[in-house]
Amino acid sequence: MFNVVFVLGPPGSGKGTICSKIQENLGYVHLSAGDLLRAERERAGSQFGALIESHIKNGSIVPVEITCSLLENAMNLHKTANGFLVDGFPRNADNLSGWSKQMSGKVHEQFVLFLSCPVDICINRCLNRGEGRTDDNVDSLKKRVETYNNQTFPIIEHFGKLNMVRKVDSERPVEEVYEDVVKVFEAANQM
Ligand SMILES: Nc1ncnc2c1ncn2[C@@H]1O[C@H](COP(=O)(O)OP(=O)(O)OP(=O)(O)O)[C@@H](O)[C@H]1O
Ligand SMILES: Nc1ccn([C@H]2C[C@H](O)[C@@H](COP(=O)(O)O)O2)c(=O)n1
Ligand SMILES: [Mg+2]
Repeated sequence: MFNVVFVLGPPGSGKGTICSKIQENLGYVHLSAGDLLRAERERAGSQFGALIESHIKNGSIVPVEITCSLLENAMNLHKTANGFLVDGFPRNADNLSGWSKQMSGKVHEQFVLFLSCPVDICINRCLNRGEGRTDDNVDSLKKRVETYNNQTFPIIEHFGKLNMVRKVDSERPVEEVYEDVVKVFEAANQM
């Protein structure tokens, strides 16, 4: 059974940054749904490249069958990991129901790490990220934030009702955010 921590928060809240540090220090493997989709978009022979790019540019969510298969394949490549940081997933109701259908019995969902940061700061971070992402522009960011507010935040609320959400304020400098995140992992792994 794979241990899974879902990592959610607005675009630019620092999910990738914090997951890299956890991966480095705590033995969890970082799987970013967005990174896996971008890699699939670039893969020669992929039948999903154009569909994925259109969702990424529009800030909408790729059908779960594609994303969940990419996640499961990646997990199967790291069978001895302490656990997986599933970054940017589940992003909407389709993601959540598809994951439950495909993964129940195969994973133990430990908790949801929610990185909370005001949207104006998140947008500035994305605009200054400098990675050349096709969705780090004002138009795509508006749509990504709308999708986050309307579709992803309700998923965080859903997990909140199950007492699974661990919220960390990620408006602060990375080292401060990370310090609190480590405490969350220590508490979870002592139980
Ligand atoms: N706590 C922080 N303070 C200042 N800048 C930060 C902080 N965390 C991350 N950043 C910077 O903000 C940008 C976005 O961070 P990151 O890619 O980790 O966010 P993300 O949540 O994964 O975004 P997305 O959802 O768009 O993939 C990066 O340039 C990163 O260096
Ligand atoms: N579960 C997911 C995760 C990501 N995507 C698509 C749509 C997002 O805007 C884009 C970038 O994701 P990020 O790197 O910002 O986490 O990827 C999706 O459709 N479904
Ligand atoms: Mg990211």
